Amino acid sequence: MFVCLLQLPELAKSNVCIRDPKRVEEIILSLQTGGANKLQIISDFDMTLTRFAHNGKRCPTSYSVVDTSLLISEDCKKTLKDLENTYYPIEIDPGRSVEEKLPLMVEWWMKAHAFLVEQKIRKDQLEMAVRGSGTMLRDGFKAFFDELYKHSIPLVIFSAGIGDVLEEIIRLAGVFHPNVKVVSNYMEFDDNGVLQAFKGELIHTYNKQEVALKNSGLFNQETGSRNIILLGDSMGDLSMADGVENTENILKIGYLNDKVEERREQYLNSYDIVLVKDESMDVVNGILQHIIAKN
Ligand SMILES: Nc1ccn([C@@H]2O[C@H](COP(=O)(O)O)[C@@H](O)[C@H]2O)c(=O)n1
Repeated sequence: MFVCLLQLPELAKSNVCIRDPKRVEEIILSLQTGGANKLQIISDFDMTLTRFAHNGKRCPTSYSVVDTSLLISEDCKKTLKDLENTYYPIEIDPGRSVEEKLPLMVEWWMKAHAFLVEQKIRKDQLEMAVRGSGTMLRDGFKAFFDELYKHSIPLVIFSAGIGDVLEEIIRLAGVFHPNVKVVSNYMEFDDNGVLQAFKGELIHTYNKQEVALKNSGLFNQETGSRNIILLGDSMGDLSMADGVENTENILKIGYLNDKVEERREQYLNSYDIVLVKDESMDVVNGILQHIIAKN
């Protein structure tokens, strides 16, 4: 599709797909002109900052870290797996509209929350669940988080997963730096540290725009115009930056992990850069270096 965009070797890999290389080149040049001071990253978590698969085996989402752990009874594990088998194919089905998916996603999340609450999960057990789960941040995650911190670039992680679990994952990986803010579904614990409910408005795959607009303060902690790099893995992630005021330039990078052939066209039409079965942060790290190097 193109030979070598902006001399960024990471973009020349065969799994990097770009519908409009000229447009991408222009956006990256604008991000570079704006530099680190204007830059903000908004990223999804599960299957975007974490790996989709390792050695041919699916890696867990922040929900499945808990759903498959020792904190859950065998009966409940089966029920949660049945829910995933029912609803995940709907979540990623390119043949269904967002309107059709919306109530079904609410159903999935609400049912799962109700079952999880019955399990009397303790907050102090989450670290053990994460350690035993096999969850993995993508290759190159450390350079990504550390560079953003070093250059004071805000990172908002906007996840329809479980906030308490994803925080534990990045904390254990040693990259929960002060420039990282998390918007997600958080557990509510009682005085004994036992799960009672989930807090606040539910976040699922397809209501991120609504949540972003309602919570725009979380995305506008810096003043002035902003350049955004958005990282996602679903069509719902495309609207994660809708709450940012004064967006000047936005580069949307999408991980296409599953049902690749069925969804390739849709992703190419929606994301500026599509990374097909890429388990690394190499492309975003390469673009970041390009932006930061000129500071
Ligand atoms: N009970 C559930 C509900 C959702 N999931 C998956 O978690 C992902 C979380 O969303 P991100 O915004 O962090 O990508 C979502 O895509 C669902 O597939 C789950 O595993 N169990």
